[in-house]
Amino acid sequence: MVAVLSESDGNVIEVAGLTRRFGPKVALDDVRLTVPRGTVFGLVGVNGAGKTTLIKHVLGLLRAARGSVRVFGHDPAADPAGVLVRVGYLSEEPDLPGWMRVGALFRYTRAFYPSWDSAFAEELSRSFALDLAVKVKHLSKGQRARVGLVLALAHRPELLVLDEPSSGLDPIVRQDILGAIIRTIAEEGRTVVFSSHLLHEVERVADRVALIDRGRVVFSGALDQIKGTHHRLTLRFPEPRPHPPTLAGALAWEGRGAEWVALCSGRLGELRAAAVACGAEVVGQRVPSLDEIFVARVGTKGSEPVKE
Ligand SMILES: Nc1ncnc2c1ncn2[C@@H]1O[C@H](COP(=O)(O)OP(=O)(O)OP(=O)(O)O)[C@@H](O)[C@H]1O
Repeated sequence: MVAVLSESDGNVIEVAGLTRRFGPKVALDDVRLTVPRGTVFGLVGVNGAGKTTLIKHVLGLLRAARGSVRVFGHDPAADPAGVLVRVGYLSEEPDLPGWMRVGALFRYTRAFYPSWDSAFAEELSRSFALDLAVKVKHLSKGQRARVGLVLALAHRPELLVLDEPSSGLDPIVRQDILGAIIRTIAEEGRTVVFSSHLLHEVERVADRVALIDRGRVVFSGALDQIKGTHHRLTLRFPEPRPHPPTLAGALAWEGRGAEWVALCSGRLGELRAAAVACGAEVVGQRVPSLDEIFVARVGTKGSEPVKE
């Protein structure tokens, strides 16, 4: 059963001004983020960008030294039990007791969660082809990830947090089973947050995305909106040119000679008009992939963070 939420504005997670240092290393830099209830939220960024550190704050495993974190309206570091009973979490490398058999681990975990759904756990175990009699230490990395996923899902959490689920799960579980689970959770009005550096996977399932680069949120918003405000234009100039022109809204360029491709942010009509004003003919245009937007954004020096 889904509990009534007390959080403001229907946001399951609210992070404001969160900064985290590890010695001289700034792992999170003034992060501001909101995750509305019922969304599938993709946290994207390269290795070391700060995704796991952010997730650890959301779970209350790290206390916000600067800034604030609210999950279901509560501080997860101050009230971990109250928050975590409503959260399912799969870490990058699930830390499971090797000496336990899979079935015993499920029964043990069930005791912590009043909402544990044994029939659902069995159904998941069957679809993941898990042998309940096997000891955890004899499982492969992929099988451990499957067990971790059952543990995260079987109590039907209001918030499911998956840290790099792709690193442990094989493609079949990832694309077919996990995709279906995530969609079902969102349809039921529950919330999923997952981190990944595989942008094509994020693009397939997420409806909101935040891009983290070196601890900063470079942009965050609805995937449709992000894709609707980025354009990939192919420009042809009358003469070859050594450099691309200065074009308002261009985030990144590639090409040479007379043909250049710009990845731009802004309104399509205005971008096309600006290209024509530079003496170019627009010979191609398409919506860029999230991967292309990511590379253009992260590779751009001094780009202004785009707020929600
Ligand atoms: N306990 C720690 N002590 C020191 N530095 C840390 C610690 N935890 C994280 N860091 C550093 O903070 C930065 C962010 O790390 P984090 O694990 O959050 O990144 P990530 O985006 O999750 O990367 P990955 O995809 O590789 O897990 C990295 O530079 C990392 O080395």
